[in-house]
Amino acid sequence: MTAIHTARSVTQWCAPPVDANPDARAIRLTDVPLESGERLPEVIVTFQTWGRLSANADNAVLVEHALTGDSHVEGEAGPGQPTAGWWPDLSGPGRPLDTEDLYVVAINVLGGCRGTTGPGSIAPDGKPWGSRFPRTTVRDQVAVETAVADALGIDSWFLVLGGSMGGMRTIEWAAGHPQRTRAALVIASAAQATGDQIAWGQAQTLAITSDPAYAGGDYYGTGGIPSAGLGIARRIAHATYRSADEFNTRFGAQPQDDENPLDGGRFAVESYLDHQAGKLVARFDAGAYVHLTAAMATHDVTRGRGSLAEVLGSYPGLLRVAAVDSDRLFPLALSEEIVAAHGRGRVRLMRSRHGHDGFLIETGQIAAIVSETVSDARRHRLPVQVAG
Ligand SMILES: CC(=O)SCCNC(=O)CCNC(=O)[C@H](O)C(C)(C)COP(=O)(O)OP(=O)(O)OC[C@H]1O[C@@H](n2cnc3c(N)ncnc32)[C@H](O)[C@@H]1OP(=O)(O)O
Ligand SMILES: N[C@@H](CCO)C(=O)O
Repeated sequence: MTAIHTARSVTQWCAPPVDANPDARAIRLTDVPLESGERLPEVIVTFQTWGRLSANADNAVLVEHALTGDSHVEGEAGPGQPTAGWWPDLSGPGRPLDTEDLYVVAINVLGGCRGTTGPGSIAPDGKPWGSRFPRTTVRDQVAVETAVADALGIDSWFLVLGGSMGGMRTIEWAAGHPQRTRAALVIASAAQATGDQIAWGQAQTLAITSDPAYAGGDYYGTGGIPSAGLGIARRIAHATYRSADEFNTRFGAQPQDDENPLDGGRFAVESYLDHQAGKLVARFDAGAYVHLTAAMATHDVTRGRGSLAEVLGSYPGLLRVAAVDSDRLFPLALSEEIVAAHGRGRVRLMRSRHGHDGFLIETGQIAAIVSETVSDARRHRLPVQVAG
């Protein structure tokens, strides 16, 4: 059962409350099955939309956010919205995702902290889920999104697109719901988590769970927040999001302002990472970070479905793949693997010194790739399904 309403009644630990975001809408799902076999008695899913759904619902675009992103793809910071839109100038009238004729939807991920149910949400017993929140997967994230599509009357997305963890959900849509995904644009992402990503994720998770304030995941409502652990996790993560070349040329071994590293002062790059850590701690929940990191580690579109070539080779939609040349976390080879398994096309390669974060920063190159994909998707028709 689903009902679309505004997100007034959502109780959520992670500040700021979604209630303060006038753009957020929500649906309520009950008894939601998970890949683990467990069930979530209630899931509130919050999302934002732009533009109008056409009469035959064939113009809907799903934009998938990354690990610490949210449904605020476009627009200013404001009430209930700590950051400005994370993909600036990509959607809106006259932009690559032209909301004059496309209906753009962005959904806050299951297990996160931006309005959709996660570890900081309130369980049926009236207490925060905390450590009791069941493990969820990228497949579970997408299953919840299918319910949003159902509620909005969208049988098939015109396009699903996203980067990093958003790219994981995008490729999961193509692999798991091919008839509902007319086109998919997977950016700086992968079909399966790699050993390298899992390794970096473990260090981040341990940074948080080793913080005494984490309290085994049950810190919600105690007044304690594992800020130090989350800050360390973000420093580790952020270094993987940028390139060695950028750090070397941008910061090198320069001291920060008048600090002296020979006397306990910081290097500029340390100050930069301190700053990035502080920003994330101010806007994100450590428990959600741990939970989503675990979900990414188990990402694998082939699980129970056969080889990657079997899974993607039969995808009838338009599958477009883009990578950043300096990305050390999701290196080009992972995108090439997707294209090879699909058996068509080539990787769109973005040039950037910024590494993985290039998918957020190189807006001009992203815009060109999105425009081309939208244009090609208009010409691409899924084969008609014959019943029986
Ligand atoms: C899809 C997603 O999930 S995105 C997640 C949601 N959005 C965000 O996280 C926005 C926050 N920003 C980021 O995550 C990333 O920095 C990006 C990719 C979005 C932006 O990258 P860039 O434009 O290259 O910014 P950059 O990494 O250089 O960071 C700039 C900041 O570092 C600060 N900074 C730069 N050098 C230093 C230094 N030596 N010491 C301290 N701070 C420094 C700047 O003052 C600036 O601060 P501000 O962001 O508070 O204005
Ligand atoms: N900066 C992005 C990178 C993850 O891909 C985020 O925080 O979600």
